[in-house]
Amino acid sequence: MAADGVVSAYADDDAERDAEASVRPQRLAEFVGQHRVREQLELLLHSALRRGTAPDHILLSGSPGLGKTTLAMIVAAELGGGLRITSGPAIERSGDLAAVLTSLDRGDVLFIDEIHRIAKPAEELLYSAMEDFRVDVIVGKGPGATAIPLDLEPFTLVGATTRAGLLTGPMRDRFGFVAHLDFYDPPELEQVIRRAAGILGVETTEDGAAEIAGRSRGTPRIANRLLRRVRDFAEVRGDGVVHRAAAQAALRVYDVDTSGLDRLDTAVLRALVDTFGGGPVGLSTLAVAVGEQPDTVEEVCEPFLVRAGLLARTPRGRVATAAGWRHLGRTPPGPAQDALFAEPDKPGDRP
Ligand SMILES: Nc1ncnc2c1ncn2[C@@H]1O[C@H](COP(=O)(O)OP(=O)(O)OP(=O)(O)O)[C@@H](O)[C@H]1O
Ligand SMILES: [Mg+2]
Repeated sequence: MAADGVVSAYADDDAERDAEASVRPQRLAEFVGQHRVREQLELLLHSALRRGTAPDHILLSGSPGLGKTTLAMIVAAELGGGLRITSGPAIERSGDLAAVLTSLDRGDVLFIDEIHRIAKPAEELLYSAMEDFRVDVIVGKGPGATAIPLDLEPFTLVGATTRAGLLTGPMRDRFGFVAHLDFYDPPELEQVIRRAAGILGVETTEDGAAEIAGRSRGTPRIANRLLRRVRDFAEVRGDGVVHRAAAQAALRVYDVDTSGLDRLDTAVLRALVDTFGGGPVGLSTLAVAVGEQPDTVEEVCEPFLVRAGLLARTPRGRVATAAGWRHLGRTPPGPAQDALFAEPDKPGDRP
């Protein structure tokens, strides 16, 4: 995925991943927000610990930077077992996966990131591993090939995906616990920022943290990144303290929107308003207008724009809300005009 600046929801490079690792919560109690998911996970993990069994497999879905990898690591830490990390695209052949599975110890956590991108034969091998802790390893080729069944130690699979909709039914059914991570509220992001500031040894005022939180696109990864940028600014041009004035000045330098929209969010909103008169317009048409995959627009931008009240999904397509128009400094058209002049979508366009 292309790097697109300081508010991109993606972790763009190694330096960023290192910076993230230093402030990553290690235990469930340190994980900010997502109260429902946290409570459910706590019950799942602690009951399994009491019984001395491996908990159900766990599927975590949600937009980039909301804490899926963090939670996977926390699951392993809470269970006190080992953690093996791999990803869907890294598992090209089912043999690769069999090797990983057979090397797991009792109670280990296997984390498969981007699990929706796993190759089909590997996925099928995973079914029996998840269900019966067993895999059939095929030895040899052609008519002489034989399947050797191997027992696995009980383990817990934690799968993460930004694209829950792309998982096959059989795959999804094998997860006993499915959690969707949502965007964070500004007060939760403030907590993320204050926690990270404490670890980084950066002095932060309440209004400074609030200013950053409001521009973090509901995403802890972005909150932490903006905190680092404001810290840099405060150290070089300010008094070293992250207060509101420093945050505002720094974020102006980095061109961060007051609501934290990133480049693609803004492009989608602009296309919707400027090119399509506010909509309604179908997803694929909108995606072409911004030069992105429909999936990226649907999975990354739209949830945030909807959550921010700037875009709405209607049966006839995407529309910009009045707040969306105003966000771009434009006057929203009257409601009557909206309803009368909107064109229905082309056939074949997803609503
Ligand atoms: N609930 C949280 N509390 C505190 N910090 C968090 C929380 N969730 C995420 N973070 C911070 O945000 C950073 C990004 O989180 P993480 O890597 O877990 O996201 P992700 O969902 O795995 O993203 P991707 O889809 O890009 O893999 C982490 O380094 C962590 O410090
Ligand atoms: Mg991740």
